[in-house]
Amino acid sequence: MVAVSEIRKAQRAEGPATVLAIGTANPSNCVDQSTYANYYFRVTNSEHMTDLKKKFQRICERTQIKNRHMYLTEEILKENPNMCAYKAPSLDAREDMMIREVPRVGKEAATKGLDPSVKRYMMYHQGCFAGGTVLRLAKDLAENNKDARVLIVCSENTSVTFRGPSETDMDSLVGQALFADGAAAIIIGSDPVPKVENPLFEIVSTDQQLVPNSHGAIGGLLREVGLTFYLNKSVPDIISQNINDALSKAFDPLGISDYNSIFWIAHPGGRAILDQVEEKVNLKPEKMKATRDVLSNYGNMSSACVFFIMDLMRKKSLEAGLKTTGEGLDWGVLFGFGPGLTIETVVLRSMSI
Ligand SMILES: CC(=O)CC(=O)SCCNC(=O)CCNC(=O)[C@H](O)C(C)(C)COP(=O)(O)OP(=O)(O)OC[C@H]1O[C@@H](n2cnc3c(N)ncnc32)[C@H](O)[C@@H]1OP(=O)(O)O
Repeated sequence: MVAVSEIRKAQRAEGPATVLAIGTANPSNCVDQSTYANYYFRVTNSEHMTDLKKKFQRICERTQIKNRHMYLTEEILKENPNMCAYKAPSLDAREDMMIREVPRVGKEAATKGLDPSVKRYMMYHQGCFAGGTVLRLAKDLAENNKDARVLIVCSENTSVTFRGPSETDMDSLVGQALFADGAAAIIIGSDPVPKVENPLFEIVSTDQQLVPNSHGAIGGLLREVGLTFYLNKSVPDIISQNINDALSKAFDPLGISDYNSIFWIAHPGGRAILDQVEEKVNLKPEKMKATRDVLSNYGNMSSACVFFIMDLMRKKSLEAGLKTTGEGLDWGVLFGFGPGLTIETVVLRSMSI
């Protein structure tokens, strides 16, 4: 008779989950951040709010974002005037767009359709930390199911949050300067098939931390007017004050305490978050280069951002002739930040190039 322990052993993979492939995609419509304030106040019929427009222009300038991709074009917005109001019933129109666009861009990132027998988990309204969450789940699935290959698709679309400005809602205004559309597809699997699959990064450990006393700092509520959200000004402070704890929990077991000796992939929620984390950890500016490049060229694409950074990093490492996919270093960290306030921490090991 076969022992249960033998059956369990045969069901599981031997090695750690690895990232086997990454693809990204964005809608073709690209907005220029330097002229976005003019565009935004014009399409939302808000040009009379001259002081608010000036403030929005200041916020846009401070984001260090140059470009963002958005499905919503001026033409689409003209056809949907309720989406341009600050708060008007528009959930049906927004959801119709999301139902069409989220899978379309996600499929572009994944490049292939999926067999109907593929097992799926649909996760909605997770917030920006979800890039870390999906890696955590994919690691569990890949390591506990021999030969499993997990396709993650993170597809983010701002059709649900776009709205006109209001003098009394600065959180919304800040979000209008930050959020953008994009999708990333990643394949995760353990025990790569030699000469067929080329692992890019190993997922060594994962952790999720709910930050104490942070309730109400970031959140969202789905209403008839779309997804409304709040972003407290204290978000960069709260994240930076808790970052060293997250780092030491993840890296103490590996004997690593110099966080300049690892590569960094941090969800670029906003410029101020990156600045304050950098300061708190005494990071050298080059540590956040890939992260800031993605913020600058794409904006805050919520969960998809960390995979754009991962993709950029492995490509730049190859181009520069470095010895590993992680800027020539062995170990790295990936951070997701979002509502809760939640910090997802993923320890990665790079692969030789
Ligand atoms: C959705 C998710 O699940 C996860 C997420 O990623 S949520 C997004 C997380 N991101 C954030 O919370 C944004 C973090 N903040 C930032 O990056 C920066 O504050 C910023 C780029 C928005 C502005 O840069 P800054 O250096 O703070 O510029 P600063 O000149 O101080 O502020 C510009 C104006 O915006 C206002 N402002 C900035 N942040 C604000 C906030 N969170 N709420 C309200 N007002 C804000 C300031 O009061 C200031 O107004 P005045 O010009 O009238 O004085």
